[in-house]
Amino acid sequence: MLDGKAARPFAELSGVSKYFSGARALEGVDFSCREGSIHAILGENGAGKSTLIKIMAGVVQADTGTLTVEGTPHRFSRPSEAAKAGIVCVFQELSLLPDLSVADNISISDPPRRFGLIDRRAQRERAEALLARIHCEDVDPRALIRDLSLSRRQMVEIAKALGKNPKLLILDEATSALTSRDVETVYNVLAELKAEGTGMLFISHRMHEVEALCDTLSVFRNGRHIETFDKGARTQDEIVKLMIGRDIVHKFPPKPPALSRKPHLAVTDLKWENRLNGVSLSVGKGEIVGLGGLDGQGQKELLLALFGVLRGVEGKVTVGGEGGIPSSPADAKGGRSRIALVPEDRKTEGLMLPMSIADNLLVASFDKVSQGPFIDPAKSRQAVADAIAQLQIKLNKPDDPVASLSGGNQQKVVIAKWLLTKPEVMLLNDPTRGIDVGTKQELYRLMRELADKDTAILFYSTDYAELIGCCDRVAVMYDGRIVTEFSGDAITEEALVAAALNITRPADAPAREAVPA
Ligand SMILES: Nc1ncnc2c1ncn2[C@@H]1O[C@H](COP(=O)(O)OP(=O)(O)OP(=O)(O)O)[C@@H](O)[C@H]1O
Repeated sequence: MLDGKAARPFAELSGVSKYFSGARALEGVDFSCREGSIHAILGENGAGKSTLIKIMAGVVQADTGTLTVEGTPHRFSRPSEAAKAGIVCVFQELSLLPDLSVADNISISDPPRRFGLIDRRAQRERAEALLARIHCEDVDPRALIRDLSLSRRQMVEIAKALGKNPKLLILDEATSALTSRDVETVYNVLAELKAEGTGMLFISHRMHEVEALCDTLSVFRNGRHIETFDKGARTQDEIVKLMIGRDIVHKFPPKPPALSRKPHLAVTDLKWENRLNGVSLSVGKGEIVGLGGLDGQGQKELLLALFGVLRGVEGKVTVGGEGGIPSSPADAKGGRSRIALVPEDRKTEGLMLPMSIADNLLVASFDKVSQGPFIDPAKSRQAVADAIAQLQIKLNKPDDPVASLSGGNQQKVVIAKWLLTKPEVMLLNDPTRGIDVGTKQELYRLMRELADKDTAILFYSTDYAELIGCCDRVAVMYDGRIVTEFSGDAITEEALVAAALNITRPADAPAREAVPA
């Protein structure tokens, strides 16, 4: 279905297969991409997208098949070899070293030298030029990576990749950690690169993004290349069907009728540094309350404060009328409150990568599968099997290291791990980042099921559609406060966007001011 105007391919894979311990990641894949074009790779979690680009970027080697770049066959054994041939990848998981500066990280593989020593000035200037290229002049090259937000780190990662002058830049979920401001910046940078003739491979689970940005789309399913077509040649529904092999009928589960509920989680006048400026909010048993607003308005701090991660929080927090501000995650989880948090960054906050999938699943709920001080093997096996089935985690064996799972499947393990704790209050921090459409639907269903079992759910999402589709109420945050709450039919995109920008809302969008719990 590709049009005839396509230039000759820059990179071509032919008959490529890759197995990990006997499990298929890719099989018999033919694929090509060209310069001066943005090419999306779509597919469910575990479809083989990352494996494909890892082969092209020299991170893993194919078992069979060939890779040709500009007509020359290659078999890259490390990323530096791929970079030499013009292929550079920005990976889904950040590779920056947190204790080094931005400038150090950007030129880590080839620092500029003078008289045999690293030329700090040239290194800073290089970083400045690259940050300017991606319109991030506000990032100080001397800043330590660990002091930057996730979004800014991702931008540094892109600057670092551009420093290698790619002819083909691969972006694996590179926008999923970005704030909306940075997403827009990245879109502009990609358009500029395309105009300069750079080719791009773009992996994203956000359909609107793919449709806005990409010229060509390729769908993968179960390790096979299903189809490649030009933008506009297929409808969104057709694309989803190609990806998951079936139609999606109802994306969001039906909501129960609006009830006035007694607050179960009650938060009053919560303050922390200058990030939380007096948050008052309540979530009833069985209720899903969304947190909206532009990224960075205190939503994450609110969830972390409720989970006992932040020090020096002031105000009042009760669960079922009891308790106080949790002093630690153990305090939040234990005792009577039973608060669970699905964190944002699975690598640093959610998973122990060298440990097995099964251990990661059980780590927060050993008490539920133990008899006295001993773990009950039958109970724990059953809990693991249930969790895997419930979230459709695609794996080889539960005893494999969790690091062997695809990115989206790792995120499912984090969610399943907290579901197993059967919390009274579930805090979700943008949990569907990097998760495919089929599994998102599954997660929405699980959230509603959990709510139906009386869990109080507080759900932060950067995706308006999710807030509208899943929540009984949405509280919009601005500058560390809840500025407005919407419920029922008043939860519309227009209303949420207007409230997020803290501008006067349209007269037809009834909203009520937030009331302290
Ligand atoms: N290092 C590894 N060891 C074992 N299995 C692996 C490894 N890397 C990938 N796999 C398996 O190969 C399959 C394809 O994974 P891949 O990461 O390519 O999927 P993906 O389409 O990128 O998924 P996602 O959208 O979740 O990132 C998965 O079943 C995964 O578990």
